[in-house]
Amino acid sequence: MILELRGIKKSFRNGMKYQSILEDLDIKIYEGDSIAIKGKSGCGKSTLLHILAGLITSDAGEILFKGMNLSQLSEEDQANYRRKNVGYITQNFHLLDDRNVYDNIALPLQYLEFNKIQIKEKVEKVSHDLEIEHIIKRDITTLSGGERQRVAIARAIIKEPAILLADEPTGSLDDKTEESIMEIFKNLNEKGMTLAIVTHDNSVSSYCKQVYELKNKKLYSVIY
Ligand SMILES: Nc1ncnc2c1ncn2[C@@H]1O[C@H](COP(=O)(O)OP(=O)(O)OP(=O)(O)O)[C@@H](O)[C@H]1O
Repeated sequence: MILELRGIKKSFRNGMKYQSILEDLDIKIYEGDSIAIKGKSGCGKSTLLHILAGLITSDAGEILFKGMNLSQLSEEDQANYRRKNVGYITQNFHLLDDRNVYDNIALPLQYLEFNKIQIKEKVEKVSHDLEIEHIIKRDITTLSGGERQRVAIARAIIKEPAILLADEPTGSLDDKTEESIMEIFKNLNEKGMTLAIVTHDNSVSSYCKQVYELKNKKLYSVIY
C-alpha cells in the first residue's frame, strides 16, 4: 500500500461557525492504482487532495505513506517527503509568474538538486511529450489557460513522483488534448506511478481503475 488515510476529520471555521467537511474518512491507495474522485461542487474533494498531498493537516486521523505516519515527521521531513514523492497539479496551477516556462518546469528538480545537464534533458523530454516545446521560453503571464495547464502537468510529472495528485487536470483543455494528457498519465501509471484525480468528467474517470464518490463527508467506491 502506498498511501492510507485512517479516520480523517476536517472542518473549517467560517466566521463564528465550524463547517465539517470530512468525517471518519478512510481510503487505501495501492501502488500502481489509478483512482478518480468525484462528487458535488463544494463537497470537499480539493480538501481531501490537499490532505493526501500533506499540504494541510487533518483535525484527526492518520496519513500513512508506505506505512510511515506522516504526522509524526518533522515539518522538514514532511517537506522532503512531498518534494521527493508527490506530484501535485492544483486547480489554479500555481505557476510562478516571474519565471518562464522552462524555469517553472525545472523547479522540482532544482529542489531535488539535479544538475543542469540532467535538468535540461528532463525538461526537453517532458516538454516534447506535452507538446509545449514551442513555448518553453515564454513568460507564464503570456500563456493561454490550456498552455498553463500543460506547463503545470509537466512540472508535476518531471520528477516522476511515486504518486501524482491532480485536481481537475484537464478542465480547460479540448477533447483531443485531454485525451493525449490522459494517455501520458496512463503510461506513467503503467510504469508504476500511482494516480489520484479529482474530476467531474466521465471520460477522465474512465481511464482510472477505481472511481470513488465523496458524499456525506466520506468516500464510497462507485461500481459501474
Ligand atoms: N481554507 C478554507 N477555509 C474555510 N473554508 C474552506 C477552506 N477551504 C475550503 N473550504 C470550504 O470547504 C468546502 C469544501 O471545499 P473544497 O474546495 O474542498 O470542495 P470541492 O469539492 O473541491 O469543490 P469544487 O468541486 O467546487 O472545486 C467548501 O464549502 C469550501 O468553501
